[in-house]
Amino acid sequence: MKVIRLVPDTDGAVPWPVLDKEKRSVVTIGTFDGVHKGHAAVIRRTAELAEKYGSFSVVIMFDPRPSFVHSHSSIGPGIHIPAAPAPVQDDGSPQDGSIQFGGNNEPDPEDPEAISSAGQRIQWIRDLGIQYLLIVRYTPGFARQTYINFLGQLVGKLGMRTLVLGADARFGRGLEGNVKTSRTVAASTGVFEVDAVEDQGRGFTWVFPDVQYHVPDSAGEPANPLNSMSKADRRAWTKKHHMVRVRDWSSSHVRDALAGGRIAEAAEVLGRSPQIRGEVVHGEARGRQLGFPTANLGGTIEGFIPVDGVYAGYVTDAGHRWPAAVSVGTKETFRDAADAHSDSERVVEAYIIDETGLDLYGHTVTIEFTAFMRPQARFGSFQELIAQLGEDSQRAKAIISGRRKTA
Ligand SMILES: Cc1cc2nc3c(=O)[nH]c(=O)nc-3n(C[C@H](O)[C@H](O)[C@H](O)COP(=O)(O)O)c2cc1C
Ligand SMILES: Nc1ncnc2c1ncn2[C@@H]1O[C@H](COP(=O)(O)OP(=O)(O)OP(=O)(O)O)[C@@H](O)[C@H]1O
Repeated sequence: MKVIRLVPDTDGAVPWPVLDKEKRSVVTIGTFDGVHKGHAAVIRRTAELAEKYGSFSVVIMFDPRPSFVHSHSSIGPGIHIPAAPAPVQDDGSPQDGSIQFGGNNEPDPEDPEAISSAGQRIQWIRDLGIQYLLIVRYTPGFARQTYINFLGQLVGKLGMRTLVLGADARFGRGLEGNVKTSRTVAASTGVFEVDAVEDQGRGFTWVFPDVQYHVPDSAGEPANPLNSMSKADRRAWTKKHHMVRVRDWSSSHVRDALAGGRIAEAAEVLGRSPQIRGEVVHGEARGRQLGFPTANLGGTIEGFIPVDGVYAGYVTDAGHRWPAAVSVGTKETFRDAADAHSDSERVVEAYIIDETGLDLYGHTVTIEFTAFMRPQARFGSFQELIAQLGEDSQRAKAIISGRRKTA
């Protein structure tokens, strides 16, 4: 798969590459945050049609998330979104091996509600058999383009003859582009067709209107409270909490599940375990003394960090994948209760079970979350914390080996 990053100019004009003067393309567009099972269906359909027609398969992916850019630009100057993306390697080339046109490589502001970075999405889309991934820098200028103008560019520059869209896709200024309006343009120009993928997943679910973290109050993975409610109770509950109805397979559903510690529910929509990625940095070196050394993630963490708690999961580094007990939280035991600001940073750390001699400092590792085990606790002594860490490791091992047997 060829990955090309495209940075629009201040008027929103995209420097589209010429793929091939003769060959046509099948194109799909979207943000694909998390590349969940609904996104995967649309992307697979694109690859399948391209193969059938002997065309290029092209995914146009927006980065950063349009909703992130709009929420910041609507607040006014707020957070500065630089004109260009992509962390770079020492030699100046983007870390993910992509080619980039334009831009100045300022670092991106953090988007803690994104389920995935562009780098993670690249990996997952590559596995779906696509030939070209064009990552368009989503800027306020680009957002002002009409869908008609945008479609014209796809036809003129990329040789688009088929546009694949999910049934409720929306794009272009005022979100006026959709299956129906694109079909009207297709019919009046006669140069492309629209292939609509029907909504995938099990209907609809309800989520909080914005990301709200709910720390589970007891051990074990929490169930979605909606599951056990009667229709009438569900109606009252969703109304009371101003919840919104979203597709079962949607990024907002994944965020809602992760913010409530419902890992299995998120994994069901994603089609893989929820995961984050980041660099291992030095912690306070206390873990080693306790007999449980941990890999602490620092800097920018890619992916959505689930609600505070202790999880069973895996750590992957350069092809090695180890079972782990993962802690997300503020290390309440070591926080000075009298000083509200002491040590209150939210930390993600993983104890790789039964491994004590690893040196992962400076490595970029992936942490997968398999199950929520318990909320964070404040312990009265080191001994109690050590005993609990031992129990967490046993429990994580049992969960992971149980999953392996049923997988
Ligand atoms: C599986 C696991 C569970 C943890 N649970 C808690 C907890 O409930 N309360 C707490 O204060 N710290 C908890 N911690 C964090 C430890 O306090 C932390 O690992 C230790 O202080 C070492 O920190 P360091 O890596 O900065 O040296 C947990 C850590 C792990 C790996
Ligand atoms: N469950 C689904 N079934 C079918 N198509 C889907 C599903 N979810 C997303 N899509 C389609 O995937 C493409 C990319 O979607 P995009 O990521 O831009 O936003 P989205 O539809 O709002 O997805 P989400 O709600 O998950 O964020 C669109 O064509 C969209 O309609």
